[in-house]
Amino acid sequence: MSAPVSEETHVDVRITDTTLRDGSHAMAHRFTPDQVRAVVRALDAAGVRVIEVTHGDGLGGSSFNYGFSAVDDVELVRAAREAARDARIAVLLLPGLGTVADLRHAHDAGATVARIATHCTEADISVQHFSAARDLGMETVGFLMLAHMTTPEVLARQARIMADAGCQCVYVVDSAGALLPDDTRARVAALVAELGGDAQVGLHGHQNLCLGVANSLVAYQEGARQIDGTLCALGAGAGNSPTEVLAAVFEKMGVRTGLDVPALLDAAAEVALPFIPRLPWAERTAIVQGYAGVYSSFLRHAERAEERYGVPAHEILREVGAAGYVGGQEDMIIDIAVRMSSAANAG
Ligand SMILES: CC[C@H](O)CC(=O)C(=O)O
Ligand SMILES: [Mn+2]
Repeated sequence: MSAPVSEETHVDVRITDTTLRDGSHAMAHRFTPDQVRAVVRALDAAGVRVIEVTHGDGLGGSSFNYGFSAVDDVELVRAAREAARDARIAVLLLPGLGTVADLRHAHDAGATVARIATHCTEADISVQHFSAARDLGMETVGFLMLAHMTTPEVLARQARIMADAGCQCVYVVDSAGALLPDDTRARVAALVAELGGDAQVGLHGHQNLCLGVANSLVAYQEGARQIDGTLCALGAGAGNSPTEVLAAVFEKMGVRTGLDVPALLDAAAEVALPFIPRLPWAERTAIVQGYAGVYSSFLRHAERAEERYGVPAHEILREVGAAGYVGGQEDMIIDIAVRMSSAANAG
């Protein structure tokens, strides 16, 4: 399976914007079709060619455990597709949460890029989803999440499973914002060496230790050719690498992204910023996530547990980090909060 033939042959690296997917975590999954249309129009006009739109936890994510969406994913994908002139719409799917049927519905609504995400050591559960996506004629991207939790060598073997299943670009996903530049370098280099020309390599960064942009530059230097960002850094934890900053920094480095920096600055300031209820930033709780290696999307869950059980969110997340919880274990955050609250009341 070869890497995607990019229609943007004049670019050195492709920036995928995930404001409307990772940003969904920070919006408590309340995106409206009007907001989606406005963001897509602005990104498209600024030259962004792939825009991800889904519940923060992907297709099928709208649930009691992860938080209900205000508007169904398929409706948001359709709104995005209608607003896009040149950009293509991507959807995220976590096998077990989203199904092949969900992928078909998203495809029917206009999504043409399928991003399939698994825990960094569980790529094998993505095989049938890549196959379904290829059968639908979709471009395919794989997400190896919480990539700090395994070694570069293991990560590369997992990337090989995805590539052999039909994945055209495997991402090192720093879900916890825990990777340091050297950690990023080692993981991206291992994937590039393993995949050769069979698939591209990407990086999805988070800002919990404020390293998302620096890690993206390092990833590019090691051969990553797809990088994720979001407007105003809107995303889980302390947010993602800001798309507008990635574009500005790559331009200053002489790396071609095909993006219009002033148009992206306008999109961030005039389209995204006005509807963001709370800007993500690296405050104590999010820094703990990067420091202790905790999934960024656990932030809001821990804050809700703090409200209910009176245990500080940053202390809960420190325990979550020590327990090594991974995506899908959101409900166990409550167990930790209850235990900590009982211990505090007993003591
Ligand atoms: C639940 C999916 C997750 O938010 C994907 C992602 O963006 C990450 O792991 O960082
Ligand atoms: Mn993310």
